[in-house]
Amino acid sequence: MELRPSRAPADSEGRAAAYSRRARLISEPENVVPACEIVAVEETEIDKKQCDSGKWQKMSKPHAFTVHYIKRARNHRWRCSEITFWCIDEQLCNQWIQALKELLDSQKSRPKRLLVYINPYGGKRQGKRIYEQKVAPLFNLASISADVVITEHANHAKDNLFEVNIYKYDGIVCVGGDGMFSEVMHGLIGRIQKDSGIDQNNPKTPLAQCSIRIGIIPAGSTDCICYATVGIIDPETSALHIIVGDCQPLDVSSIHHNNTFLKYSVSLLGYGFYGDILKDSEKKRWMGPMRYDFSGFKTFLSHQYYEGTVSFQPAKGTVGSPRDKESCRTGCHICRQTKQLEEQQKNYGLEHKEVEDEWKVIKGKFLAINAVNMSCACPRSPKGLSPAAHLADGSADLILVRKCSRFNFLRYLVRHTNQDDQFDFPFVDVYRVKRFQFTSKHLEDNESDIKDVGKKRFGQFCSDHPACCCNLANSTWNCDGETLDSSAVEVRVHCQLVKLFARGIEIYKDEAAYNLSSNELLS
Ligand SMILES: CCCCCCCCCCCCC/C=C/[C@@H](O)[C@H](COP(=O)(O)O)NC(=O)CCCCCCCCCCCCCCC
Ligand SMILES: Nc1ncnc2c1ncn2[C@@H]1O[C@H](COP(=O)(O)OP(=O)(O)O)[C@@H](O)[C@H]1O
Ligand SMILES: [Ca+2]
Repeated sequence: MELRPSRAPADSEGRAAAYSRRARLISEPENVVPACEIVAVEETEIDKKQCDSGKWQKMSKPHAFTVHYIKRARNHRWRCSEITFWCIDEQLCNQWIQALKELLDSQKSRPKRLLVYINPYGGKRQGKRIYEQKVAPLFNLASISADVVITEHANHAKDNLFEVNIYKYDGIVCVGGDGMFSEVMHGLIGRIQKDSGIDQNNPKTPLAQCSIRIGIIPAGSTDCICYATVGIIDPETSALHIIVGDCQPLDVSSIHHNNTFLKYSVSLLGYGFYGDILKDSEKKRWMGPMRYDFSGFKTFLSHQYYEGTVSFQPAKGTVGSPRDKESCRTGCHICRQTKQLEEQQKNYGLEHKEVEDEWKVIKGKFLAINAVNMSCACPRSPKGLSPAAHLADGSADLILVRKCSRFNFLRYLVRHTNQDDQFDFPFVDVYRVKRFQFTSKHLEDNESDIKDVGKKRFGQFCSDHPACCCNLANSTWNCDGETLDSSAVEVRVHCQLVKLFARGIEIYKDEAAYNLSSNELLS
């Protein structure tokens, strides 16, 4: 259903006498606001000054209502705009308001009650201000009630999600970065599994899906989950996606070691380069988001490589490939088709077929092992670590960067920032996978010779050959911005385990045009 500002003149019979104060909007026939993009409708108080100006002078006692709606701006940014309709007939005006409010009420996907967690120390420490100044006024306008918790320590939000009655909320919102999102996601997934009697420690158990959506108001350092699911890091845009009740399913990887659950990941699970950056940067939180550039430079110079074995099951059921030129966008057909395939397999009882699927094993020396469930696009790298990765196709892209020269590694990194293909190097391999395992050489050596106690206590270098410099150091994992100390992991992707208040990155017919009305969007 659409609302069109009417061009009909003030009607002597009292019909269709709705006017826009902004003539420009009236004269543009393409300016159509779909009901699903209306933020709120409210009666407009008319002051005397307004009444005495312009053509409204002729109206004896005008009535008006204002429609707040979404207006698209440059680079996927959304803004809340407004248009006021004037009317001479009070009853007609009230009928419009009533009808529009009923229309909004009938949209069941819109949240009414939210639980909000704010990390006051994320990013540039602006979380509280961003929420109060940019988000809360929009939630108020849209009649959304929000219970707000300002976190006092790490894991506050996660622990709280095990205690509160989450089922009375239509969504959980986190104000912070990827680490804060990760915390809220762990709380929510963990709580749902607990309530469903599912043991997270068993890596083979299918997990219960979370129907309560998560919203992200970006206020962190990288914010790649927001960037890759909305297209921009902008609190107002994200708040509007929450208000209209968008829904974007997201794949989640579970990480286990020896039948013990360690963590979940949705963006980057990285060993080597990104693990080392994170570990070093944690000591420099005072620097804010700049810490990543500083530690990135330092880690680049250290040029540390790590030995180990990666084994993985290639994703056969998925439709795309990591070398595709097409990336995941709103209404992505690859995510849709893969989900359909998975459901068909379930119906035929083939979901445990993975047991027979072949494993590919790669031993080597790696500068970085990155598994990404999404492109990981962010302002530092607008196309991300794997530009063709999909948000909801039940697979992850596993990127193996083998030991190479510093210069070649720099060439690889630079390609994240330009149009060249970062996978087109002989030392870089990329695979689309459903499951993978990694064991560091250090652990393999220890396991193969557990009697040799000396080896268990080795330091940075091989104790057998002190002079040979064979590198046995361990890195840590960077799991969505949280460190994970485990030199062996077993990872599996759970298709569409959680849902976000987002819709993926929209495609514009003409990406250069930015003052778009919604009917210019490709579905
Ligand atoms: C020469 C320039 C090379 C630029 C290469 C940029 C690649 C950037 C890829 C970024 C992937 C980000 C994946 C997301 C991870 C986040 O989940 C996670 C947590 O986010 P949060 O803080 O919001 O909670 N963020 C991170 O782990 C931070 C990763 C930061 C990567 C910065 C990399 C900078 C590398 C600089 C190398 C410099 C070499 C210069 C040589 C002369
Ligand atoms: N009140 C708090 N004090 C300290 N740490 C917190 C607090 N609230 C959340 N955290 C933790 O801060 C970490 C980083 O938060 P995040 O919002 O992602 O910021 P950044 O993007 O700067 O890393 C998360 O791991 C989260 O658990
Ligand atoms: Ca995926």
